[in-house]
Amino acid sequence: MSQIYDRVALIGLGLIASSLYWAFKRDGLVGEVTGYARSGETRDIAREIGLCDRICDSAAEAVEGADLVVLCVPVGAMDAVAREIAPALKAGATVTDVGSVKRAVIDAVHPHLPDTVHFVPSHPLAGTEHSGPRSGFAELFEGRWFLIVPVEGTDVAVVDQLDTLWQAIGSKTARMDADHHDLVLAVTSHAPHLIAYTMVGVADDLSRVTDSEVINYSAAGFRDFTRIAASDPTMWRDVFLNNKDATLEILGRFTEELFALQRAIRTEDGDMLHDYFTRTRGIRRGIVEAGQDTDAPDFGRTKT
Ligand SMILES: NC(=O)c1ccc[n+]([C@@H]2O[C@H](COP(=O)([O-])OP(=O)(O)OC[C@H]3O[C@@H](n4cnc5c(N)ncnc54)[C@H](O)[C@@H]3O)[C@@H](O)[C@H]2O)c1
Ligand SMILES: O=C(O)C(=O)C[C@]1(C(=O)O)C=C[C@@H](O)C=C1
Repeated sequence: MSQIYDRVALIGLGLIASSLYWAFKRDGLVGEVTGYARSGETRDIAREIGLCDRICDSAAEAVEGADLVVLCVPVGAMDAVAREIAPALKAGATVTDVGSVKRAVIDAVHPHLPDTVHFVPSHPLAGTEHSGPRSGFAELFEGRWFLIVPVEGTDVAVVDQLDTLWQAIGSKTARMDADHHDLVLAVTSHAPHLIAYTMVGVADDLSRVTDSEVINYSAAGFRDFTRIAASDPTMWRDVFLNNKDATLEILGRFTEELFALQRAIRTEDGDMLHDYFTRTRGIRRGIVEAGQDTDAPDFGRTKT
């Protein structure tokens, strides 16, 4: 395939940026890739493992001359990064991000960018509990959705070019409005993460069950919770603080349903429990039938 962008800059060099780099290079999708991360230690690791063609010592230097700039930092750092790169951006460049929240990122980034560049927010629905420059792998995006959330008035050809890149790394793409994106993700990702964090916290607090019992006898469901609850604390703090309303709405509904189920257990209402679990089993079957069950391949999730 011919190159989709000549020069790309990756700002923030963790799981997502490193996975993008390896996917871009595996398939020759872009020309030179520059990279920048805030910490000198991360930049040194990137140099050591050959992540990016050139590691720069400032974000402004990394974006100079870039046709595509991908912001791969935690959601709460987007504002500072946008301010820093704005004066150095090339006219006509496309800036995108991979943040897990979209409305807050648009509000944080868009006002700082010059009118001469295009901002096309996006979000890969792909990840692992690992973070940092060593955790990436080229196959991360294969078969996964990459949502694109164009801001009003963006040139269609600019959005299509980015869409082509995300498809070329193996993703399926879809376009969505920012507020709707944040509500959907609150249901499918943000609230579930908070529930997993809570369940693991509960197990940790329960003094009548020892830590070694939790470790030794952890059943499959709880093990899945512990994987999710091992996700990066900075990333998830920023997700909840920046998708507050939608997450709180879903957690409110969750609490109501939890109370109803609690009541059914206390009153021994077996029919209610059976009907509820039959309905939820249908949702799982729908996901599997739609080919959205990504449990099977490990794709290096076990890497550190
Ligand atoms: N991990 C996932 O499952 C996942 C999935 C989809 C989207 N995302 C989103 O992608 C983004 C990156 O996540 P990740 O998992 O790659 O995180 P990560 O922790 O692996 O990497 C983040 C990188 O950003 C750097 N960084 C932090 N603040 C910075 C700043 N001010 N300036 C420059 N660099 C800075 C860190 O040093 C690190 O290199 C986040 O916005 C996250 O919401 C994550
Ligand atoms: O597989 C995982 O570890 C993830 O949590 C990935 C996951 C999710 O599916 O919720 C997490 C955050 C994102 O913004 C997108 C994907």
